[in-house]
Amino acid sequence: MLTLTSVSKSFGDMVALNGLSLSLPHDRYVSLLGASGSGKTTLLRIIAGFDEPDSGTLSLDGRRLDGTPPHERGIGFVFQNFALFPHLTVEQNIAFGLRYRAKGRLESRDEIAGRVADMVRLVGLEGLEKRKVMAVSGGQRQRVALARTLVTEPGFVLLDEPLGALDANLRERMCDELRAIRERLKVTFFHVTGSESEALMMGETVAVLSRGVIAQSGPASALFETPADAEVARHLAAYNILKGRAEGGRFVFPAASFPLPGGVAVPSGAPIEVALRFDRIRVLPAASGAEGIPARFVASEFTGASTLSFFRTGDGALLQVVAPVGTALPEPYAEGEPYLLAFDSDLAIPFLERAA
Ligand SMILES: Nc1ncnc2c1ncn2[C@@H]1O[C@H](COP(=O)(O)OP(=O)(O)OP(=O)(O)O)[C@@H](O)[C@H]1O
Repeated sequence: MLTLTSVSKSFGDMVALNGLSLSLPHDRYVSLLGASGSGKTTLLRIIAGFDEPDSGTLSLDGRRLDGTPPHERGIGFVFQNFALFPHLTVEQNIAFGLRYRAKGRLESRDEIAGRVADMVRLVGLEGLEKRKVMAVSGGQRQRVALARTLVTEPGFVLLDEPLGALDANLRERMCDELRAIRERLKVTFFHVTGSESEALMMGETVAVLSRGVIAQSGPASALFETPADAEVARHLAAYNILKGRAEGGRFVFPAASFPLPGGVAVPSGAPIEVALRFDRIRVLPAASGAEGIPARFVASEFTGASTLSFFRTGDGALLQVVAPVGTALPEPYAEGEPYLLAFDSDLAIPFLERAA
């Protein structure tokens, strides 16, 4: 287990990590979701040993890592821009990683060539060994970077936005390959990304980095069903977040009011935010008389498996509704016309607003 306890790091007045604690088990795909500037790279650099935290501790299987140089930590790093040597070939780049092996140097040429060949096969680069890395595709370069790290046999591999430089098609294929490679090697991948779909798809465990701490960590389904706070819900890009206050067991906000879920005790007058999942809203005619949020239809986007529709409330808030596409396309809504957004109020999730 790789454990970080109360790790903090500031740059001048800018607090990047604020007492962050995190445990990464062996043999697991963990993804870390964080907005741009949330401190993802800072966290990776501290785990890898390129930077030291201002306070807090790191340990690997109970052994303190603080002060241990990067190449002796048993932790590999795949950089965002791959950081390959353009004038070296694919196999020379991979062999370069062997210089940073924690487990003792490989001296014999045959042994080195054997290890490099194993890696070339593992990541699917056969036939390209002698090519300069500038003469292979973006996806192949990504594989070289991965192989150069894996050849050092790290127990933990840090991947900084590993799919960011790839186009959408390739990204999907590399997702499958990353997962398959990790399962074969039984190492831990810590995959850092700003994309919620990537984090939720890849991670057996998904951790959300927000305000310098891990706001929530667990299986994707648990985050999706019960986000720990409004910040996590915002990161998942699956929830409308409404700002208002509690009033006698109801949630009151500029556009409407509706009952708070049963059993939730929120003091009257307290500022709260309510998360309402896109796919839990039904669109009804404005005059249906049901309880709900009145809003006008703005536009729809057809995404293949579902239709995403946007509605604007009287106070200007934009709400999103997702309807799965069944055998028929959903009724088209009329632009600018009023509708009622209805939902089971037990499925609305209230959060007490935190001070910024
Ligand atoms: N060397 C530095 N000097 C000053 N500020 C820094 C330094 N490194 C990072 N920061 C600041 O710390 C915060 C966290 O930066 P970091 O690069 O870790 O974020 P990130 O989540 O990786 O962002 P991105 O997804 O945009 O790469 C940012 O506000 C950044 O401006």
